[in-house]
Amino acid sequence: MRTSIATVSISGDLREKLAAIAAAGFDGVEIFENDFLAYDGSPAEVGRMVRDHGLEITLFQPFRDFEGMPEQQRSRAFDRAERKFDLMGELGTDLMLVCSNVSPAALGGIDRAADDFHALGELAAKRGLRVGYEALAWGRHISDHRDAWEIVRRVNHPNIGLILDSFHTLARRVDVETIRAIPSDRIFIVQLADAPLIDMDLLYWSRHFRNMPGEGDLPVVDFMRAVAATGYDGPLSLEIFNDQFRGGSPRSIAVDGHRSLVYLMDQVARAEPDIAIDVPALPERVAVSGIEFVEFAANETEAEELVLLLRAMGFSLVGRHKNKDVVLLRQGAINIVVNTEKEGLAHSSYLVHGASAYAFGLKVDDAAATVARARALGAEPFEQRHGPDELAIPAIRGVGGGVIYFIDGKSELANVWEIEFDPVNDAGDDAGLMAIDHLAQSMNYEEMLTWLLFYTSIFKTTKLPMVDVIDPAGVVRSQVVESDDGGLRLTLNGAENRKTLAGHFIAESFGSGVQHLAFSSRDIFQTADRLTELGFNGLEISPNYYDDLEARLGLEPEFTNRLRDRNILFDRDECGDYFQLYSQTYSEGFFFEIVARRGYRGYGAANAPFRIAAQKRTLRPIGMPRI
Ligand SMILES: O=C(O)c1ccc(O)c(O)c1
Ligand SMILES: [Mg+2]
Repeated sequence: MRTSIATVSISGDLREKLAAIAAAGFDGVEIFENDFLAYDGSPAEVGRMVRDHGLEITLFQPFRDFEGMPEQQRSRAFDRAERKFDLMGELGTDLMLVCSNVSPAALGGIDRAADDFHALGELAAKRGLRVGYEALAWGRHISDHRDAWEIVRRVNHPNIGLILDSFHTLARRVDVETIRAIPSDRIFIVQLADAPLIDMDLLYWSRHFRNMPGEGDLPVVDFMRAVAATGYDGPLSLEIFNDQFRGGSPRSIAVDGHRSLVYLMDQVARAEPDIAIDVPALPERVAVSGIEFVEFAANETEAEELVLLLRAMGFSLVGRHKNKDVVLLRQGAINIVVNTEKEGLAHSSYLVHGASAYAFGLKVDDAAATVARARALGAEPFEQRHGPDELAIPAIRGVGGGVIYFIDGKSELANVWEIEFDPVNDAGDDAGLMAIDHLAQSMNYEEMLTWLLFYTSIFKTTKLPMVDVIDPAGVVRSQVVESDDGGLRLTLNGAENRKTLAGHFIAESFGSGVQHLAFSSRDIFQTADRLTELGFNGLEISPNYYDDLEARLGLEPEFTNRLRDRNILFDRDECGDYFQLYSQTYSEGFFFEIVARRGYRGYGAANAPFRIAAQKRTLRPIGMPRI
């Protein structure tokens, strides 16, 4: 598998783009002409810079408005082509992309276009160059790869071939199965891009909203399966026009791009077992059966506060680490670790972010295989020095530099609590909390696609449609990633400004991270009553909310009163009912949620504006010191 990416996909100047592309592990680059024109080095210098990075130039593009022109424009087009052939010689690349003509002057006619390409093929052949033809989805006469292929077939010249671009084919919903009939040696390069499904003008959609395969909604896997069936084994080249990526971090966009190709080809190889596909072998996507623990880093004072809060939610202190300043609290299947060590990642994380849930552990079948898959997808492994009677728990870095640990049942990892902790018998009052229902991470909006791809490529999960959550100070975009059986449920919340609750959290804790943890309760009313007895200070919800709820869902007043008395939020979907209860915020806007699902599949998005407004009434203003 040869990977490539167009320079247009990455932000920065050509030098920065190439450095990021090489560092992410790509084999080649498409030189997008504007990136070359904006750069002040000569073509030969650019060629050298590319090769010094260990990259090859897979394509020079685009060459526009070539085929089917009336005379005068036609000979000018040939002159332009010769000039670009000169440039390609200096750059050191043999392949040029011609995209289908969009000019109102273009005459159309498949044989006229074929004749032009034949003449161009003769010129290219003299210089040992090749030309590939791509149908733009908005081309004037040619907007479908099947027509572009018909032209290439009629040209019948070894130096003229076809270029397929998943966006153009999928945006027009052209049947991808038609690709399977194209001979692989006639396909000169394959460009790949995904996009979110938005109903808009094709050109605008393509130039501003493309994203990496797996980040959008197009069936790029089906497209690539058809390409693989032809036997094509040339470069797979990302060509992503995206406003957000143009302003993003070159390094992380390049890493996402490489990850998207590895993941795409992994899916293609698994879906087409009978086709020989040159892809690195990696363990399959990992099924997560639950969140085994969440670990907080804090100083002593904040740790004490946190332990008090957890005890007021019915947790028991059950363990003390044998060598470290770490305690374990438990209720049902929920393990909360509180780390006040003065060294290691917990401490540096505390110094940077303040008290926060900087790590969590996932239950998987095979922890080592999980890390192997994550590494193959470009995730950063995490290892920390550990004592003789401590386990080396396989781990990777996650959102905001946090850590994701993996615990399996096939090794001594299964006994981590017994091995590393001395039991403490300090039982609290169980409040009926059973497990972690979901974990929510807040991040800048621009990071969301990165983490969406991270989670969906490593773990057996799917994404739900993104929803807008209205905060009094702005919109927060919320994206759920979950496994079918509910073993892993994550909500990714992307903040566009610092005034929203999620934005405040990111600003004040200096980066993205876990902002809330939701526990599932056996019986929400019993839990609420027990919490009141334990002195839990819950979040107060406006009485106006309950009046509307009763009217909107047609609830019995007696039932609404039970909710109102306990500040329980309620939602209902076609599958069932949902109850939510919130803590006050802790540290820089972190909070706990308690939920009860009765068949309900969602996350209470309808309630979020009212919950957020209540939380913001209790939050200290940005920049104010803690007291
Ligand atoms: O938007 C464009 O014009 C454009 C140019 C070259 C391409 O390869 C492409 O897919 C789109
Ligand atoms: Mg293209």
